[in-house]
Amino acid sequence: MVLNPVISKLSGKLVVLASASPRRLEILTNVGLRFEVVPSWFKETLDKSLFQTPQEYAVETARQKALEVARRMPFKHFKTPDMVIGADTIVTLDGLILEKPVDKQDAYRMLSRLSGKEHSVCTGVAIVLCQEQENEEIDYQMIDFYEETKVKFADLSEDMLWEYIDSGEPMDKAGGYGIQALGGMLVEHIHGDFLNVVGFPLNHFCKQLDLIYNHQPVGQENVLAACSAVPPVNSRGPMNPPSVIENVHADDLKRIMELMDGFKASKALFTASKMRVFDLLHRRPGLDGAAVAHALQASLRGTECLLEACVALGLLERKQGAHQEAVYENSRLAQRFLRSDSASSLLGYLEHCDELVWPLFSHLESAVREGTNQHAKDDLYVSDTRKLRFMRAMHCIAGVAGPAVAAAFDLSRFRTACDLGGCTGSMAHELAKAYPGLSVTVLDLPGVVEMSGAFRPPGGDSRVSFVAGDFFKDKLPKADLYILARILHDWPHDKVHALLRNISDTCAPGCGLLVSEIFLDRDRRGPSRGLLQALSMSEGKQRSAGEYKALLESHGFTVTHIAHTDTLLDAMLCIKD
Ligand SMILES: C[S@@+](CC[C@H](N)C(=O)[O-])C[C@H]1O[C@@H](n2cnc3c(N)ncnc32)[C@H](O)[C@@H]1O
Repeated sequence: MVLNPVISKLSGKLVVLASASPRRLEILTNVGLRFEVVPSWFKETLDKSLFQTPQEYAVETARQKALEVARRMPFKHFKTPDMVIGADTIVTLDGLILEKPVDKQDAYRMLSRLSGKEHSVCTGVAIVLCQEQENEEIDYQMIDFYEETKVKFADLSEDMLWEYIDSGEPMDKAGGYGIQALGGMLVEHIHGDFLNVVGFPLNHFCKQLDLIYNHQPVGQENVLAACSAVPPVNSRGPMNPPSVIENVHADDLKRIMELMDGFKASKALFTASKMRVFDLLHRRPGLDGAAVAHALQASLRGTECLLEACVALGLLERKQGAHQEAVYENSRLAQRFLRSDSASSLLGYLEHCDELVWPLFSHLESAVREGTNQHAKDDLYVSDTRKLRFMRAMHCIAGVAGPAVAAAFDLSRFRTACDLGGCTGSMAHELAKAYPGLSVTVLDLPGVVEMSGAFRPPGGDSRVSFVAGDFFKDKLPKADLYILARILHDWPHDKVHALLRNISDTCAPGCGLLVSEIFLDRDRRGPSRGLLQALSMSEGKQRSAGEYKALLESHGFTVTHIAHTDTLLDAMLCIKD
């Protein structure tokens, strides 16, 4: 490797160091690199538990730092850099990442841990190559790697520790020391690149530049073309060949991978929920894989894979047990939504998705080709088992979305409400809870009303009652406020008009109508939940708030308020003219 030609290849290019570290600045300046410093605004807050190794964490942090600057500069600095360099140095001891100390006590804790032991210093480095395209978009290519150095500390006396801490040097340094200054006195020996411990693995960096600029196919002067010509070999450290050319726009690749894997994540979630993994770990947190497998009467290998996948999806947390074994606990997400006894449990809806919606999506292609209904509504009611499953699904969605819908507008002037197609009464109970002066009648099909008792909240609520009926044909109970929650989207045009006509005929002027649905954006580009749901709808149509407004106005209602609740359902309040 010849260093100078590598560095000289960068002359005339806008090279940016996305780091405020004076040590990195000094290392790169010393080798004659000309660059600008634009410190990254990326906060070092990545969830460490999501990374299999500390090295991966350091590399990802470096990537994010560099990308943030690469993306910001064209807009904030009005210039596009040719190269952005990001780096992140971490110190690890026994798998634990030691960050920069927050105060002197923290520095003391870190340094006394390191005393007499060998630890690792790892610097993740990311090089982002930016190139403006003809359409003025910017293409980003990422090269990343890490370098690891072992450092052995001498036994440190208390006096020595405090003298060092009082010098002030530890405060802005990972692990609480700087090897290049006073901290060098603490170090017995190192194995690996010294400058890596200082904060930047110069040698490994130059090797990467050499790969990019000097090993391009003959006749190709374009750096990016050279990158694409190099096969994307994955190397993650000094043991592997030092060639990492990821020929991608990082975010695009991440997005497409998320989409590709989405079905796997959903099925892992459905399966763990169905097997009641989250109930088990709520009752008995801290079980290891074997204990979970035993309790679930499942295979050890399969259970361990499922638990690990749930950790990766943020549904479980993995900790270390008393004997260094991996043990599992519910994450906050699982505690809140995936326990059967939680007030915000979505288990009923997950079961519905797994058993009814999943098969529909398995046959999506034929549904798209044939334009047929994905399923008939009657299927939901063919047996009590199916009906209950559907009711459980509706119940938990209304339970989770209900509080936000109830709070979306001030409904305190209404005394009586009628929730049309109110199913288990879940939304009715949320409204009654929010408005102590309100009584709600739930109207639903006879078969649904007869099973609604199973969903009564403990203690019930005398202000919520049930009436069996058909909202298309029957005379509706008298009320000041009518509610249509997740009804209109589900019916074809003629049925929607029949229902709104029935309500409009019953309503006196000043009477309210609360419509709660997913409102599509005006340009129908989202939210994706609404558009994906449409793929499995038996009939009907998803609408924007504007489309619902026009529909309601055509039946003599004036829309007074629209609320995007940021939960599962949006809401619209209108008043009969
Ligand atoms: C998609 S669910 C919505 C349930 C509830 N509003 C919610 O938000 O959770 C539709 C509801 O309308 C009821 N329904 C369907 N056809 C009906 C009809 N003709 N008359 C009354 N209710 C009906 C269903 O039984 C079901 O409970």
